[in-house]
Amino acid sequence: MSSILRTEGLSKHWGAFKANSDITLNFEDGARHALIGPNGAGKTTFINLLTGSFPPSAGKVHFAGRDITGLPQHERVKLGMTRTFQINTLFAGLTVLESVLLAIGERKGQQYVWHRTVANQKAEIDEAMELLGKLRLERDADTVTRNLPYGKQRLVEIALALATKPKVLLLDEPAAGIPSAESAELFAVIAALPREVTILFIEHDMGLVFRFAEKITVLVGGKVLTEGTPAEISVDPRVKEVYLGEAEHE
Ligand SMILES: Nc1ncnc2c1ncn2[C@@H]1O[C@H](COP(=O)(O)OP(=O)(O)OP(=O)(O)O)[C@@H](O)[C@H]1O
Repeated sequence: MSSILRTEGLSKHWGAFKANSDITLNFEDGARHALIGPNGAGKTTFINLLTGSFPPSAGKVHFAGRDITGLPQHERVKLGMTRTFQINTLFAGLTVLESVLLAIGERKGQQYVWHRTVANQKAEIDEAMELLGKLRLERDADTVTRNLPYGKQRLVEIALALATKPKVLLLDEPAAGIPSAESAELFAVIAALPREVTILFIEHDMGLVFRFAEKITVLVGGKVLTEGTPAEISVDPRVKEVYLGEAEHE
């Protein structure tokens, strides 16, 4: 499989504190790749370096064969690297369909998409409904987002990210705060997304990680401890030590 995303010696230091140190990783096209590690390991920092939320102290990010280290966030989204954001107040007051139409319109550079007639928006509505179908949200299309259960609101956030047509989707604890019955369902929907979307996710629930990831990278203290398949990671004594050590301190 070819690589869609690669980091080379990626580092982020705040003064003397090294949140990410010399991270060299490869993400394969179509992967379902989990990033795990104890609290403060540097997982969110790594995602922020990928999206361009802040510049690295050293190292490079290559995306789809291109060095994107210096690119601003919106340019990375245009190229196809997107993360989810929490639905803001504007989106929460719209229906699910309206929200996705807005995101599709934004991608296409259309303004005031909600003022256009239905006939004018047929292509966008078809695209939005297809997207909602993939996320099992088609029955909720006309529901105001804030009235949905929390788990479905997280799915709407993913729908909005998918409306940008990402090649890589970055998910930072997509199931955080969701009851466990709903979170497994959420992950099942995420895992079933088309393979043209590569998914990199941070998740603390090891049950979900081992069920849905095909590859796992373990970060500890801002560095890569190891990576491998779930079968390899589950028997790695260094990983056990990190998590057992954490459990003992809780
Ligand atoms: N803007 C910042 N300035 C200084 N230190 C920061 C900043 N952002 C994060 N850190 C520190 O970097 C370390 C790594 O944080 P990060 O959020 O990346 O870890 P994490 O692995 O995502 O943790 P968690 O699992 O708890 O979300 C933490 O000690 C954090 O306090």
